[in-house]
Amino acid sequence: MNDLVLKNCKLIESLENHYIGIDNGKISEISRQPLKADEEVDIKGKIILPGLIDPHVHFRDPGLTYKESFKTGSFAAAHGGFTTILDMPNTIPPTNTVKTFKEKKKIGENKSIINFGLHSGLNDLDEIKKIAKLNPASFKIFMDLYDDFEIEKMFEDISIVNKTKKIPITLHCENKANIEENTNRIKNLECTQGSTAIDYSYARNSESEYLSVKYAVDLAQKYGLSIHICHLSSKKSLEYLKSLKLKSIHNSNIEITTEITPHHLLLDNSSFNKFGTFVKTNPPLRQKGENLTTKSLIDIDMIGTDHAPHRIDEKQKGIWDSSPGIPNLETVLPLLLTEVNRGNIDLKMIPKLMSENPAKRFGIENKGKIEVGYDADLVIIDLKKEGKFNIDNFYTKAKYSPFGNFNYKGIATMTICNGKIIMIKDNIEDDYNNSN
Ligand SMILES: NC(=O)N[C@@H](CC(=O)O)C(=O)O
Ligand SMILES: [Zn+2]
Ligand SMILES: [Zn+2]
Repeated sequence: MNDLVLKNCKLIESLENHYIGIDNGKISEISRQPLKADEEVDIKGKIILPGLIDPHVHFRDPGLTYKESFKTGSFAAAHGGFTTILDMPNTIPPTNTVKTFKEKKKIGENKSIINFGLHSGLNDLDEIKKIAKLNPASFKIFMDLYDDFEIEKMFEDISIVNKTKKIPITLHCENKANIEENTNRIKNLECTQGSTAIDYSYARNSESEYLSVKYAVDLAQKYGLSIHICHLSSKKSLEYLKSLKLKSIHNSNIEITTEITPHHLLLDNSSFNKFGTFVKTNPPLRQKGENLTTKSLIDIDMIGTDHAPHRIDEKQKGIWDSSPGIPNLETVLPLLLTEVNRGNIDLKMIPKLMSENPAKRFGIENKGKIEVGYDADLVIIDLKKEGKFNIDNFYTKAKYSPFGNFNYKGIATMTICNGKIIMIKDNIEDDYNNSN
């Protein structure tokens, strides 16, 4: 007998009502006919999608839990319809040794209410070899923080480990030298003319991203490594990557995938005029015309929120000293469903971009699809529900967003993780809310 049956759920392929049986955390049956279970929940004809998977979040745990923790971050994720996240390694200490990797895994196991994986940072070859055995989601390189020769050494080290394993490299693509040159130039101008928040987007411009993307591709080819480009922000970089596909340059076994954030998809740098340093993020929002839009989604593999929470005062330290990053776990699905309602995105792209593709890319087994035998990670959406975000009711510690006053149409109303209902109508289930 099933533990739970969800009745009257519309599957996206047919949009017809189905019964979904869940047993022991797995999808056991999918049928048009009634199924037996200990418990039955009526979904009342709403659409069901595979639980969302975010390949790029910063939960700040350990070391920076005043910004976010694995508990608050995972609550925010569940609220937003996510059932799996992959956490970035720039915590304190950084997740770049076996010791810190194992420690963070324990923290996640104790505090997270959803599934998680960990991206690993880089250290010496010995640590890289040992971490590779712990199943990291990827090795992450912040290319904006290193000189080219240092980046090449990291690729070389990973290539030694990857002779037997295929661990992707995730990349923050911005060229350090280019950023430094432009930042100094703009800071000097600032002395004579003053500057505004929007200048941040000129200090770290599209050219800087493009140079870094190109270098990453060159290294991927040289070392035969597969790469994933995080938070792609500009048309120029995307056009370059598309040209590679046309030339079938990587027709061998190197894979190049891309991710985009909701802010790079929906905003341009005019948002600096409205929100000032609250929209400061790396890479920055782009000038209209240089930015990516929903039309570009056809060429992008997945959405990554780059949920990068900071404390309010850290976001208000002026253009150069404010912390870069925008929280996004609780806004992204309503933002994209609104675009679906506006006719700018095909609904069928949502589960591909936000579940199936990240699962495939990062080797997350039994997730990303609604099929018998897959994990019962599911999200129910109400495509017609309209509202305004209320950031004060968000679970993230970071109570700021450029989408704060946004009128959405379409939102997650229930999140089911490993067969258990963990969120209904904005509320995280009590069992979890009382824990930790
Ligand atoms: N995106 C950001 O602006 N900030 C991220 C780091 C990152 O993803 O580069 C952070 O950790 O705050
Ligand atoms: Zn980044
Ligand atoms: Zn990030």
